[in-house]
Amino acid sequence: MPAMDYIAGNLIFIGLMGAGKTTIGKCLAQRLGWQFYDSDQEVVKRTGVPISTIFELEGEASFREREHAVISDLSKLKHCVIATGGGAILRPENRQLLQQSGTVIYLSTSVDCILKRTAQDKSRPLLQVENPRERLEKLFQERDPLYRDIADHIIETHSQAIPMVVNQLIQQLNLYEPSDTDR
Ligand SMILES: Nc1ncnc2c1ncn2[C@@H]1O[C@H](COP(=O)(O)OP(=O)(O)OP(=O)(O)O)[C@@H](O)[C@H]1O
Ligand SMILES: O=C(O)C1=C[C@@H](O)[C@@H](O)[C@H](O)C1
Ligand SMILES: [Mg+2]
Repeated sequence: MPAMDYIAGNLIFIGLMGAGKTTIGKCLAQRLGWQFYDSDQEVVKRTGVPISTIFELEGEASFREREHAVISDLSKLKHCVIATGGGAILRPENRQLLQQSGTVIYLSTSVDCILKRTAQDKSRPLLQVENPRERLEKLFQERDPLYRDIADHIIETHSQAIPMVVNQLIQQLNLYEPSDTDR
């Protein structure tokens, strides 16, 4: 029986902004032939506006409500790869939903690395501040224990390129990668 059958539920990525949840999640889903979902992209689809607009018009609390509704729906899926938003683990009910929904993978990265990866990208409202390093260090202090608390696997991503992280995941989680004849 392929190892994939031993994975209960979904593969769920958590971690700070810029850790690579979306990029690595999408790439892993493609390699496994699984569906990919991203909670940020679902919020954008449901509202029809970018996340920065939700923050501007309605504030972070409203975004968190919408994010919770999406997490609640995505956690009911089976055999999907799910990338979450960086703050999706803030609510205890989201942490419980994610933990129950499958295997949780914390992509851990240094603040220096996140600053480099996100420097040119204005799409993350929480980093549009005078001192993004200070903001990220605070978010790391607050959130790292929450990520660790629900993680089944922790993968460092600052020292490895995207395809290498995906290879490590496939090996570490003993995931079944279908060949062309299986598809
Ligand atoms: N291991 C890596 N090496 C180099 N660049 C990477 C790596 N992982 C991600 N990146 C790059 O970092 C940027 C941010 O990645 P991505 O959008 O996947 O992060 P995220 O965790 O989904 O962030 P968010 O929580 O804001 O959605 C992208 O440009 C991506 O190509
Ligand atoms: O870390 C966070 O709180 C966020 C991360 C992004 O994925 C988005 O969900 C949004 O920009 C907020
Ligand atoms: Mg993302």
